[in-house]
Amino acid sequence: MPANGVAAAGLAELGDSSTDAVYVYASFARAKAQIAGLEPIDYFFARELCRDLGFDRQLFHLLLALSESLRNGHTCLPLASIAGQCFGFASDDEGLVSHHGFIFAGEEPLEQLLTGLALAPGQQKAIVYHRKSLYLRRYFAFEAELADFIRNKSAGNFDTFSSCEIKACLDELFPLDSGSEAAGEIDWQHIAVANAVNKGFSVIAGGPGTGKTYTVTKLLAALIMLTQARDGHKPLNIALVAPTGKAAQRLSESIAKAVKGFSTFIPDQVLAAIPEQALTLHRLLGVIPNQVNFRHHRDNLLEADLVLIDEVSMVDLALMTRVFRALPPRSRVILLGDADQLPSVAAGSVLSDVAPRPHPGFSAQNLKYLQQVTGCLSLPKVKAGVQEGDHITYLLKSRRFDGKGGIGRLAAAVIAGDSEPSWQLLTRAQEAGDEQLSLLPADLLSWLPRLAEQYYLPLYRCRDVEEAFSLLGRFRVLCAMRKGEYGVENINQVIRQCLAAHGAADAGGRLYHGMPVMISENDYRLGLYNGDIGMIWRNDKGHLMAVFEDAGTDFKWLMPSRLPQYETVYAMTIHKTQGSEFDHVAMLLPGQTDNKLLSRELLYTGITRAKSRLSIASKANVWCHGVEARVKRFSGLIPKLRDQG
Ligand SMILES: Nc1ncnc2c1ncn2[C@@H]1O[C@H](COP(=O)(O)OP(=O)(O)OP(=O)(O)O)[C@@H](O)[C@H]1O
Repeated sequence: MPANGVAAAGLAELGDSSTDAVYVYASFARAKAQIAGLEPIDYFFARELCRDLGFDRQLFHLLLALSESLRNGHTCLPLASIAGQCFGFASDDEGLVSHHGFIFAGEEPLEQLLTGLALAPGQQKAIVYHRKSLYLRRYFAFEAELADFIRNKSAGNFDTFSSCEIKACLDELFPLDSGSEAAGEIDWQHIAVANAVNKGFSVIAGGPGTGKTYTVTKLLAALIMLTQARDGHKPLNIALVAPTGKAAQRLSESIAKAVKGFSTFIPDQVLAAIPEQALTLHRLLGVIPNQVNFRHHRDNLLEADLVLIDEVSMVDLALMTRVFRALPPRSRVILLGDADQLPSVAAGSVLSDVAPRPHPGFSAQNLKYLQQVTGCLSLPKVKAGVQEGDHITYLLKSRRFDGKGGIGRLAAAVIAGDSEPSWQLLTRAQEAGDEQLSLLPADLLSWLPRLAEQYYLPLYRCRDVEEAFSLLGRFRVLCAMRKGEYGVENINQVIRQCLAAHGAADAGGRLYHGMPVMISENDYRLGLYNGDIGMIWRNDKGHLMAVFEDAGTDFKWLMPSRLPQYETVYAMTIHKTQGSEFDHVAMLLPGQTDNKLLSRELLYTGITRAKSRLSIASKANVWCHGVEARVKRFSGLIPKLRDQG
């Protein structure tokens, strides 16, 4: 009999090898009945791998748990997270057990088991056991490769310019009488430019409106000025990239705005060398239709002296590794992003791994350099025994939210984990006359039709598609989930019905003029990607067409019959809105706290999509639960970055 009686009901003897005393579930259905949340991929993954590694009940369940972890975005499964615990147990509200789960042995026996299987990185098995964590080899290899690239770029000699040259350039870009320095504060934008200008790899991180794009535009100007002073007018080949079309469009617009604002104090020939058109990462790497590989890779490198990647929180481990693979050794990499936002949909947490918070402090050597070139004497020094954070600078002061408006204060309270105070901010917003923040009543129909009529009804009446896209960008309903009363599917349907009552939509499944759509799968041939937003629009000939903004300046028209999978997008999930912003956001949280998606990062991401107004529909307990729950991504990138190579 199996040693673990708890799981015995669902286990059956496997007949593969009559000599082995091995027990696994007889079928996926039996496993699913025992382990809550199991997917077929977990079961077949564990079964296939056990054929090579040997059938052992602890191992089989470790592999189920590893597969589940990968599905949830972790790149590994630390033994400590599962040892001695019951995996896949579930009961209902009355305490009635629906899934008995499986009890794992303690850390020591699990470690013995895995060590005995010879799963060290050098063993070339599909599974790797390293530093007490279990990996699928593919993710172990991605992490090791990315850590290597980052270490090489960080250690490489990018110290092309002398401190005197850099100081002279920074003095021009950050005159003493401007900015926070004049008020006696540290100007982190100044520090960020100084800190990145002499390095091959740097991260500039900060919340919304902290001036990441403004700062990086000055950084690009600094590098161009320094290069031009040294090499005449040798152009610096700069690639601006972002994970989605929308994020690339926003980056282009913000860079163009910053460039325009700098025209009074930065020479034209410098500003002219800053590209204003950002690409998506997929376009940079060159998608080959129907292939997982990109056109650019380690044997066909990109031509770039500098690659700037925005919205890095959205970039998963595999894609980031592929970008680094395609970069020439002498190219600089600058990452921009907000490490408090949700991590990438696919596995990994690259930004929060490379940008630990709070800032760990600068090394003595870097401090000396930063003091020389900026004159700032009060920068934090790294503590003994801690890995320095020379490659990171955090921008701390939001220019968009001055700390007085409700959105900024709510975002700050959520990130600090202040559940009750943040709820009070919300409930008291109206009495306090806060124009940015409001709490919506639980009854959807008391407010949703009003907002739909205000923002979506006029779509139907817009004179041209340009005006319609601009209007569509003003407001969005954001949901935590797809299903349920407060899920995307239901909200879209309620809005369609409401607009149909005005003759401005079809409440059934038919297309109609002014219908906003979002693509939900990549179509490389058409150049349409998951998350791209378009509109159904009647053209001059009276035909309904699908239209998408193309690189922010033009439109791409196509027959609706050619569209890849899409959905209506009056409402969308918070996950899908990363990289976008709207003047007004209505955010809806689920009715119950037992929702795995609810987290501080989800709320923060939703809140910070709103530029000037935020309306929230939530119960107090759901809100507080969300603020307290953290997204924890297991990853082995941090220790690999510390390795000596
Ligand atoms: N030092 C500064 N002086 C004046 N205006 C600034 C400064 N820094 C940023 N701004 C302005 O603040 C606004 C936000 O800046 P920016 O778009 O660079 O922020 P961001 O961090 O990139 O924001 P996002 O959340 O959109 O990614 C812009 O209008 C920008 O021009």
